[in-house]
Amino acid sequence: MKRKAKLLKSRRRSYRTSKNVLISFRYAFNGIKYTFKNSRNFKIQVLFAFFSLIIGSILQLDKSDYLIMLGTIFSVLTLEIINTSIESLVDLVIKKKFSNLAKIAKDCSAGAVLLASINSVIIGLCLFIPKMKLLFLN
Ligand SMILES: Nc1ncnc2c1ncn2[C@@H]1O[C@H](COP(=O)(O)OP(=O)(O)OP(=O)(O)O)[C@@H](O)[C@H]1O
Repeated sequence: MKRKAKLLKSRRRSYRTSKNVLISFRYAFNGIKYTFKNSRNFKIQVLFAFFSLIIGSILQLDKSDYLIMLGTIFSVLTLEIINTSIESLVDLVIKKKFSNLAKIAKDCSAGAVLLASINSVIIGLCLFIPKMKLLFLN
């Protein structure tokens, strides 16, 4: 009870705080599930990630290349979830009004996802093309 009171004191503005780590994980998983269900881009990114991992295993990428690929995949997916979170926050505050600042916030967070996606395409091509050359030219 004391612990809960302390938590509530530090997070007075929060509607609810997690009581333990497992519940925190459940909320975090809900966030991923929500983004998957509601963001078309996230679904496309997951599909691309899945195909990249399959192509990577067909081309027998080595461990370090795989780790680089995983890093780029997770950076895109993570940013897409943050983008969804920013969009929701903006909509919560602005509702259905037009606001230049809302536009900047949403465009910038979409821009961050775009940059990470371009980076992952460049890295994917740099990893796959040499391996494909080796496979098909030999
Ligand atoms: N309240 C607003 N005021 C001004 N511009 C807005 C506002 N809401 C959305 N926009 C503009 O519309 C664009 C699309 O916004 P929206 O919230 O629909 O995101 P989205 O592109 O559908 O994102 P996602 O596909 O990731 O769900 C924004 O990037 C922004 O330029």
